[in-house]
Amino acid sequence: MAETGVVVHADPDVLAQAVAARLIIKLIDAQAERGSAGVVLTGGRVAAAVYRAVRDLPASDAVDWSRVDVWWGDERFLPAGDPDRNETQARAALLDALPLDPARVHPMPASDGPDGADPEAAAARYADTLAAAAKPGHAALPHFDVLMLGVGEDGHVASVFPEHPVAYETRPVSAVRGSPKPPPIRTTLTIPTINTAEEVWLVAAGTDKSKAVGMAMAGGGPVQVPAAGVHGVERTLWLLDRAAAAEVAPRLRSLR
Ligand SMILES: O=C(O)[C@H](O)[C@@H](O)[C@H](O)[C@H](O)COP(=O)(O)O
Repeated sequence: MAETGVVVHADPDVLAQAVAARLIIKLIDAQAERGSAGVVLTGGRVAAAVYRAVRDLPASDAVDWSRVDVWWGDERFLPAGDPDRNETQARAALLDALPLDPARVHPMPASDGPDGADPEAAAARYADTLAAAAKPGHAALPHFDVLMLGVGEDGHVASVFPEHPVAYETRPVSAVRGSPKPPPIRTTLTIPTINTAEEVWLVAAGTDKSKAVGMAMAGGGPVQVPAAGVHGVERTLWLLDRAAAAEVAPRLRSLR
């Protein structure tokens, strides 16, 4: 039976450090169990702080990075190397400092990639890339040990925005046009794909996220609050700082 955990840390810096340590242990354990590990990265400020903390933690040397598969949960549909791409930011904050196997790092296509400025074709290409790495017994998707998500103030995760057509998508990867969070065109894993991950971690910091976190944990609808619609096959973790947990903290205390 899948479980949901909520862990509240003092402030954004402690949150980033704690999530970094948790990620390193998760990757080590996955490799001990299966020989490799699959992680799905996201974008945003909180995620970037986690990536920098992983880079700076000596324990990150305990991960065999050559046997880690790196995927993205979403991407801003921009030219390769654009500073606003989640890939660019993840490489600068962490990936370029790791001895990864480049063949096991799978960025979502750029707008100047093989399909040009066609986000639907880029989404289809990423779906093909995922299928080519599919785990035995699953036709379309590899094993995601941990899928990281930031949480938008409006409750979006990855690039699945509230009341947006993408919130209804069932294909593995979708293009997103008219994103309320710039840039307007993106590609994203869809909710059903996110929910195939062994663990889904929702990482949020700051007062401006407390309402979205509160709505998601109070059982908001997955279309109105996409963060309410994601869960890991084995575990879903809400990894928060005190400010982002403000609306749920009273309930947590009552749970103890
Ligand atoms: O492409 C993106 O922008 C991210 O994937 C997005 O889903 C992000 O994780 C949230 O908007 C939270 O961002 P912050 O952590 O910066 O608030």
